[in-house]
Amino acid sequence: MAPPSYAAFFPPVPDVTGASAPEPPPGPASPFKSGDMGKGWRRKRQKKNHQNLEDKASGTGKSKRSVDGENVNGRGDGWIVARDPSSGKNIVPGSPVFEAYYQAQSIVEPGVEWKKFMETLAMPLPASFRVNLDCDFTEMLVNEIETHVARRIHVNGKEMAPIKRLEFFQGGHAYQMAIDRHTLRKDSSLAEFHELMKTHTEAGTITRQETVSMIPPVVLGVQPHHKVLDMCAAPGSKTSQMLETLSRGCSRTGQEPSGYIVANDSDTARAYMLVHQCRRINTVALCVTTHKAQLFPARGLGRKEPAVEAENPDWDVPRVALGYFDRILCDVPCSGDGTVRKTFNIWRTWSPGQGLGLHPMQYVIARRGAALLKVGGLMVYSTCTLNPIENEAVVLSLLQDSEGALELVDPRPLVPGLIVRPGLHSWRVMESTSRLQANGHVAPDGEDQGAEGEQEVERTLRDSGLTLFRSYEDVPEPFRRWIRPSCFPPKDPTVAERLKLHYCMRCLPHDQDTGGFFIALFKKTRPLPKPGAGKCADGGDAEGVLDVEEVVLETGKEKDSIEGRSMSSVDQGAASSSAALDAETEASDYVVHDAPTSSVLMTPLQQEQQQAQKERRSQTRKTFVPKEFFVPLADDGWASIKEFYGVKEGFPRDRLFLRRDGSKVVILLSQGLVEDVQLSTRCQLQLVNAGTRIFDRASADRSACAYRLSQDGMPYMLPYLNKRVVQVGPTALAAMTVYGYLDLDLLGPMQRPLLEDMEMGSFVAVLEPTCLAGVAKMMEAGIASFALMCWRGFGQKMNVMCIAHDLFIFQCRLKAARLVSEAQLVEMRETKSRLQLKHANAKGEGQNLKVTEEIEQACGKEMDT
Ligand SMILES: C[S@@+](CC[C@H](N)C(=O)[O-])C[C@H]1O[C@@H](n2cnc3c(N)ncnc32)[C@H](O)[C@@H]1O
Repeated sequence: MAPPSYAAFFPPVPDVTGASAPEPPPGPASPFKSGDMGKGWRRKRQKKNHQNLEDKASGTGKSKRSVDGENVNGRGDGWIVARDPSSGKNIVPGSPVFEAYYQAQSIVEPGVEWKKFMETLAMPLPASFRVNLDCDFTEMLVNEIETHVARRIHVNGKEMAPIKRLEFFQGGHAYQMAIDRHTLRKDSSLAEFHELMKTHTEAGTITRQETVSMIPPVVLGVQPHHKVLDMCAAPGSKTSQMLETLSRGCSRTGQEPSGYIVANDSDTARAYMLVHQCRRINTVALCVTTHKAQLFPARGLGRKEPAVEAENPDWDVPRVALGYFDRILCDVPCSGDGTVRKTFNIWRTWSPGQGLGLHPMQYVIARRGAALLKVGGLMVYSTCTLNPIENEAVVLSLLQDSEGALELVDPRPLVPGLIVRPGLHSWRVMESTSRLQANGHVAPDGEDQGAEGEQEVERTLRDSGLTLFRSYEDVPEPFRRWIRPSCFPPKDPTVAERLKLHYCMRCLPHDQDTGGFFIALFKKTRPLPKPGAGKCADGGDAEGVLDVEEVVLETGKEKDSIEGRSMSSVDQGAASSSAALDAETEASDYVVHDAPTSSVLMTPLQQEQQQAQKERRSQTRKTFVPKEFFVPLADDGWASIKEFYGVKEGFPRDRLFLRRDGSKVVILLSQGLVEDVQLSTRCQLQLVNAGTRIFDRASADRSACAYRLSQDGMPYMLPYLNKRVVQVGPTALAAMTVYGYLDLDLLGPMQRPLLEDMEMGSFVAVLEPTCLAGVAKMMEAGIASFALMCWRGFGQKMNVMCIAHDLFIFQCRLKAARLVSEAQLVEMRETKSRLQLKHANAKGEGQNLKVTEEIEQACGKEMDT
């Protein structure tokens, strides 16, 4: 399907802000100009549609389907059904107010297309995934996937469309299936493919990620030398995608990228989810922080960029204003209605107030990102909502306030084959009438003002329970705190054209069977103007929103004194953002959100209470005192490591750190992180994690060195080890991954004495160099790809000290390098199971057979063969 032309989607919404009512622009007519259908027709139709959907969900309508109360599948004619936890009833896909709101925004053509849009939203989201860019056996894995891609998939006797490759994901391999993940999990005909997905997802070689969620990292084009900030990063699917491009190959070769990624999320628990998600990438170039992104500190970041200053002597700006990061991802919290296909509960909680409440926070986060972006750098602003208030309105304000320092870049050439719609040039600002009335709003008497078409729109919206505000001046005073001037489209219709809002990309669910998504790509061309100088979209003042940033820019501190109108709206946004926070969490199925807090519409008593609470909090809250999160590894610790492992000269010992909290993990940080982010000293960042684990300090073993090697740190450490490395043949290595130990008898005459004489402690078993040379020709593997961390204890068996996922990946590499076959591995696994069973049976019969020894002998034999 060819992408719809820009022209077809140029401002379909007439200018609702001016009385002059200009000629409607070319393009589809607004659905609200339907003429003779009579007052309230739309509402009736929406009700009818809704009833149909309800019938489908409950199985009572004409198109009866069995409903198991949880999930009904079979795409094309099935509906997902989730339970509302409060009422216990099924949640019905669709909502009259949602429909009225988005029809008024004219995001799709009325009629047939609208129907398709709504039908798609009610369908489960197809499963999609990508092969990790850093996988060193991609070819083998892709071949395996593509055998499934070629196969016809049948679900409930119906033939489904084949898995399709996502062309826009260039330089890598990404796929979208025609079935959702529940079907993938449950349908027995897909069991083999599901198993493949599951194992590789657990091992970290495949990432399940929504198709549209892969777009921002693709357009950002992160390179190994880039310094990257991911402002709202958890749970980390986009961070991991960027990390894979940044440190491609590094986790095998031990080379370090000169760039790094700072991944930030204000929610600490979610930041730890991100740490978990990124652990498999095993890079020294990631640090994870937990700041409110709008207050992300600048002090301690970056080195001087004298070249930039020298080139631009006329930039009379403090160094901080030149920015630090080459690439910034600003994937802000949003109302998340683009994820309704997987976060079904959004149908229950959706309201226009969510977007209005989140808009100020989204703006300040994006503005902070723009301030931290290097001149010449790129920033993506993205959301998983279709709401223009959270999308184009934020982008427009940012562009206007930057006075030309930021410009939009057209990202379409970077994502060939992706069907996207241009950003809107105009939109409508609406709020739910009942929420306004609950706060004392009385609709004005008399006839509607404005052009005839708009009167019709307004009436239709009113029937649907929505109040339209044509301009900021229409917003009654008490409501101006949350309906901000920057929510409105420009009064002058040429502004959006001039600022190229159409360069924004809207992904609509029915275009390629995805979730809804919004992406804007900014380039910073010069330092931002002094905060506060900007004007809002409607020409009004930004009203102090920028002050927040100024405080941070000037001092680098989170000041308690950041209060006032802008901050209160930020807080309100945060309060109502709960609906979106889980929107991208792949782990949760239909996440049940709390109903959004209606703090934007509080009674005067509630407002007073909130104010009092705020004051109490600000009195008790301490000023943030930056703490040293890491302490350098002490000299005596290093001396013992150096001696025990025979570490060669040149190892970056000054980049080894321990966490101050007494953790026993020694980490290695990249040069860039240590220098630029100054993690060890004067650290302003609230860190939760950084770098990669290279040693574990063991307090209670009898080894001469208290520091054990770590499998994660192998690529970085192995090239420097002079001692405690033994060479092993490929079959023996394969057997080690199956049985979990290495038998001395398997070593050659040169290697055996090495291990026999070795003191207790950790050592590395590596593939014989002769084999490695052959492997290097076949695949992009480094020496550390074929190294296993082991433990020299007593006796003749040496335990392998790796987790199951590492062992699985190791086996995949051996197979990809054709050093061992799947048949050999299967045989080894069967032998192990057989002997384990025999052992268990013997134990059950009270016999004390020395089966362990038997297993060992058998395994030994097997390894010998
Ligand atoms: C849409 S999600 C981000 C998804 C993420 N980029 C990914 O690809 O996995 C938005 C995130 O913003 C975080 N968040 C909410 N308010 C924030 C704030 N003020 N500063 C930083 N992060 C915030 C939430 O905790 C949530 O994890």
